[in-house]
Amino acid sequence: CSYRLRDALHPLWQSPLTIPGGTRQSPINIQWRDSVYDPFLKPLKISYDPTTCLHIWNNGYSFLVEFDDSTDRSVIVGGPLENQYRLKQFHFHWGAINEWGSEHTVDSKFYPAELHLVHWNAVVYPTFEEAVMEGNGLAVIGVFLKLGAHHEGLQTLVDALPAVKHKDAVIEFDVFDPSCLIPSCPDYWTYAGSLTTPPLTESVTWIIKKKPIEVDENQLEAFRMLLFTSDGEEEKRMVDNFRPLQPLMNRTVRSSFQ
Ligand SMILES: NS(=O)(=O)c1ccc(-n2ccn(-c3ccc(F)cc3F)c2=O)cc1
Ligand SMILES: [Zn+2]
Repeated sequence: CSYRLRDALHPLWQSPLTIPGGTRQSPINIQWRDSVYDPFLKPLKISYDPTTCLHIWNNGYSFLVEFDDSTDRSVIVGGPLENQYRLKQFHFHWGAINEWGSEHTVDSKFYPAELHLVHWNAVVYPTFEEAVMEGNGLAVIGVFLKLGAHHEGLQTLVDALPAVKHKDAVIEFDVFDPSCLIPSCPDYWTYAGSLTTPPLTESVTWIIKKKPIEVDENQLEAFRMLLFTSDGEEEKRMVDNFRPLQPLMNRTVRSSFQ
């Protein structure tokens, strides 16, 4: 497929030419008029305990906020999901400029950034590592960021970013409720997909919120000050850390709204 060549040539994703299966890769363009309303989709129930927040770290692709997932204190259930899924981490993807940056697109429109909240099926699988390899192992909530008003909740994260400027830097971050980053509008699209960075496993039920959250220019610029590179290396700004769009192939995107 063209995506294998595209991936293999793309600097950030020098992934193996063949991807296991390769029939449900992410991200994709969501063509609003081709999505199918599913009246049986339930509302997504989100309950996060802010004290499960552990630390922020720069993993050389993005910055991750990681959570204590040893118990069911921060979970999602409902929506398209058969089981309850535990929050493990959230991170973002963004562009060098506001014209692009999101991984998914809606009617071929890019947003300047996209938030991913990564959850795993701890009902069926004993560890995250195992869930990553299974078709129903992960559930990722995607939230688009658009340029607009200052986002109070995001600012606490932004204030911590200078401390994780370099790859492998980590700081303690012990109370944060990620629900403040999720729009109150319940509408979402959902489809079967994959991780968008290696290992690219086809284990993700994607839940993409229809409504974006608004952040201001300074907050987007703060993301762009991070570095892909470690302290002491020649600086490379962490920007454009989004994967190219992948073919929809034999998939339908369902919507929870008409
Ligand atoms: N952008 S995304 O689709 O939300 C996405 C992309 C890649 C990952 N990712 C990459 C490596 N891992 C990972 C971490 C720990 C582990 F034990 C196994 C993994 F696959 C992971 O979860 C997690 C989320
Ligand atoms: Zn992501």
